Amino acid sequence: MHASADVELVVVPGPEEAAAAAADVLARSARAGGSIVLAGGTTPRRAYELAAAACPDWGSAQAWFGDERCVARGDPRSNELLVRRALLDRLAVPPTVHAVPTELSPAAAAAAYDRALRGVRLDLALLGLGADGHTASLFPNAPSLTERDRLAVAAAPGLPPPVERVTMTIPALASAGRVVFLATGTDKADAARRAFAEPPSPATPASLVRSARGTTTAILDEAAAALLPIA
Ligand SMILES: O=C1O[C@H](COP(=O)(O)O)[C@@H](O)[C@H](O)[C@H]1O
Repeated sequence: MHASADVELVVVPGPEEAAAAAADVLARSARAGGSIVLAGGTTPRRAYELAAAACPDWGSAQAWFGDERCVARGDPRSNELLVRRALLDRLAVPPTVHAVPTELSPAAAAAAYDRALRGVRLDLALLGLGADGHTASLFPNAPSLTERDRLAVAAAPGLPPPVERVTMTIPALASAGRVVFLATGTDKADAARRAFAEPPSPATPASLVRSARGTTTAILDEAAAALLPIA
């Protein structure tokens, strides 16, 4: 384990070990009845499978989505579909799931998610990291990065798939007691360096997301950590 200025770095040999480390964090929070923000994309799939096996009862937990693509619920680009297949459908007892209402317009869905999040104390936010430095659907230099009041906003796609997004904002994600990034592979190495070893910058949105009341951890495999100045 290593520490950069404000992020605890957990570097493990490969993607399977990274998934296991993230799954352990998820399972512990689920057992404790946490309010858990889940990442989309593809990287967390294995972590979700392992978390479901380690803790099949998420009955006292709440599941939220850090971001969602504005597509139908069964669309393969949907983050909810990934989470359902890899995690929720494998559980004996599912959590209460707070899905983004993608049947609404992006603005209306974001407003509804913002209302749903009001007064919620988030315990854990599991986040991904794009090769461009984005996290959730907070893309480089996007207007969403300066949002200070709303907890969820609509966002233009910064990368494929080219669909509108709904994303939790930095104040929402930073309110989580524990923020955990999960990134693997050489294509994430430069983004990981910028996010976890350089000064915060809107060019690298992940560098702007830190828990305001707890800890921030980055679980990286050796490939993703290759450009980090680790002693
Ligand atoms: O578009 C997205 O990308 C990020 C990163 O995904 P990954 O598959 O490269 O890890 C993800 O965290 C986010 O939820 C998703 O909507």
